[in-house]
Amino acid sequence: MGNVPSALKHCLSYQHLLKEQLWIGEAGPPPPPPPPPAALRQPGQELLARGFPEFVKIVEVGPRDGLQNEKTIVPTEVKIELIDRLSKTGLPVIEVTSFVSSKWVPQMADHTEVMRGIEQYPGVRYPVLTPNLHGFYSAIAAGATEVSVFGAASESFSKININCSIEESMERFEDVVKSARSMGIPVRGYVSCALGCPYEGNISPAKVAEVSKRLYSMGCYEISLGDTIGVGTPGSMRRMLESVMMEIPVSAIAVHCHDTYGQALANILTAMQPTGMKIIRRCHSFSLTILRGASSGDTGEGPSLLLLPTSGTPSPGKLAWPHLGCPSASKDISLQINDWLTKGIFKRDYFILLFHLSF
Ligand SMILES: CC(C)(COP(=O)([O-])OP(=O)([O-])OC[C@H]1O[C@@H](n2cnc3c(N)ncnc32)[C@H](O)[C@@H]1OP(=O)([O-])[O-])[C@@H](O)C(=O)NCCC(=O)NCCSC(=O)C[C@@](C)(O)CC(=O)[O-]
Repeated sequence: MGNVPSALKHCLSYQHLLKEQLWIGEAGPPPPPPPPPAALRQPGQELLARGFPEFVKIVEVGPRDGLQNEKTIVPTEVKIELIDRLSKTGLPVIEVTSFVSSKWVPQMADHTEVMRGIEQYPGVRYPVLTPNLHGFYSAIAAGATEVSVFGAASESFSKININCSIEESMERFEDVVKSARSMGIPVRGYVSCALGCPYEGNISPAKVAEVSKRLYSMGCYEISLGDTIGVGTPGSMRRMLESVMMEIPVSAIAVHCHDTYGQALANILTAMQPTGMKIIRRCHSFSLTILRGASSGDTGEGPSLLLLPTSGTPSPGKLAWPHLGCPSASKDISLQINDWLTKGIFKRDYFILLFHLSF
């Protein structure tokens, strides 16, 4: 498209998508009633300025989700260096790799070497993906101290991604969670296709809520709702979250947004504003998984998102990132990582759109 700016390219491709896939953005139920006046709210509860939470956790998944679809195998030492550099940014959680079959995902074949090779910084958590007990035991042997199971709200996607039905996957995950619990290992749970499936199209929010509840009930401490192919819109994100929030506590919900059609940011902001919800200040955490790099459905043309902390001290009406330590240092280190990756390693404009949230 010649010199068309990338944001416009996204818009154009999104219009195209809407034409072809009419199920996206379908009409939902009427909006919920406005929140009650302050006088009627429960003591200790209040809506934050414009509904944004004060605390947002960022789970960096670039080394796993960003790299897993790279066609050229990224050398193990580059992966290790990437993770070590990310550790210095102050991120609280960095997803390292997947203990999956190398026949299925060759890019993750060096999972053990990567897990063993990284420097684990104090205060940073390094979860890895484990689809079954086989993967779980390999991960533990390699030194993992947190794992994630990954299911889907779409039968077809489950079959194609992990070669089993949703029900079978839940049985496998229960085994993983049971073993993990006996070792004191925390488990996150993913629900892919939460806003649409590449094979089935629309996925009902009720199905997403059902799978989320199952994962939460078996002991996953956090459920990450994946817009796997980036077809979500603020409307579908809100409807899906409203459904999931009926089943599991909001503090256990994370969203994982892909930016295929330039909607990730809008979807993330929507996820941070659960309309009509009362948010208990300071107790509330709403996790975000920020995807960086090319991945399934990513056009590869546009940059993905990196949310950086705003500078300055947290104050009402300003999004605060207290867990990130020194915001300006993080920003500098993130910029250096961007340069190292884009100019040095991938030699293309690939990784990061810097985005500052400031309200
Ligand atoms: C799940 C399996 C392993 C089942 O694979 P399978 O072939 O059905 O497994 P199986 O139990 O029939 O065993 C077949 C072979 O695989 C081996 N095997 C069995 N398990 C493992 C394991 N854990 N690690 C390594 N090897 C394993 C097993 O030992 C055996 O080896 P063989 O006897 O033939 O030599 C396979 O389907 C697989 O590896 N799938 C890859 C899934 C994947 O990594 N997908 C991408 C990540 S998900 C994602 O990106 C979405 C997410 C999380 O980002 C959120 C979002 O965006 O929505």
